[in-house]
Amino acid sequence: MTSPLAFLKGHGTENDFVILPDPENAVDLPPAVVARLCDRRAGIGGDGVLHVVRSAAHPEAKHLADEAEWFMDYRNADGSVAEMCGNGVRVFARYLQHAGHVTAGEVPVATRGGIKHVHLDKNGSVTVRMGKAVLPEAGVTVTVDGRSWPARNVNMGNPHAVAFVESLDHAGSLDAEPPYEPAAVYPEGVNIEFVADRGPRHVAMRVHERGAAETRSCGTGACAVAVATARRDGADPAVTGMPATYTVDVLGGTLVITEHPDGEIEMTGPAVIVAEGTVEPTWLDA
Ligand SMILES: N[C@@H](CCC[C@H](N)C(=O)O)C(=O)O
Repeated sequence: MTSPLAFLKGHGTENDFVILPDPENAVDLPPAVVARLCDRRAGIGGDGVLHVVRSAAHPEAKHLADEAEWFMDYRNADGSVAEMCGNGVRVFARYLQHAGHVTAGEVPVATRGGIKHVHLDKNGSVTVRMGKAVLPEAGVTVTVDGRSWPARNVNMGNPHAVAFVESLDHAGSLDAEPPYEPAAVYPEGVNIEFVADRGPRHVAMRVHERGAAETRSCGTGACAVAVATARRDGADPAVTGMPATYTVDVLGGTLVITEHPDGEIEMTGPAVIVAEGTVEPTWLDA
């Protein structure tokens, strides 16, 4: 890289991202570069990178360009590619507003998980229509420090395993991915959520994210948790005909998730831009 690379830093409930505006898709992002940018000691630091590219300029999003001008090319902190990021897409829309590409209101964003419609509210909160969850039958058993739990398989565009625990402390340090079996259920890896009850339609969670270790929030994870909890509570909207709204506490704040009888899931929470600057090309190339 010869010229300085512009970046911003943003977060949604403390799920934090390095934002790289690159409308024409001119920046090469091999995994090592992403990992370097996300390094919390030697780099900028983040749970992932939001590579902001015009859909028309990206081979994976060209076909969506008529519906969404912008594509969220999401990368995990280890450089791996993910299909979707629920907090990321809210921060992505906040960036588009910050940069003057859109005004408050409805913003379609192309992702590898399809088009997501994001609503930027005047009060500062950001709501995204996440689409429908898929609940494959096959689940796994997750084990931490000698305790095991069955985990519900919920796909939000990306894969999740949701385990209900008595105490979030039982999830342990989450420094490493908790072992689960059978491993074959998730050939592409998985995000693992641990959930504890806090009150009626109110839960708290911790998460080990694929490609990023423990994070302080995960939007797709919170949606997976709300969906699994509604099934556990006998509140599946497709069965009751009533929307199910859950408050999900994460380490970095609170997200509110509503699943509608047609299966559509909406998630609301904060999304902020905290800084902007340029990356030293010599550092990045080193
Ligand atoms: N933090 C995100 C999810 C990011 C992708 C995930 N780690 C994966 O690999 O699927 C969110 O807010 O949804």
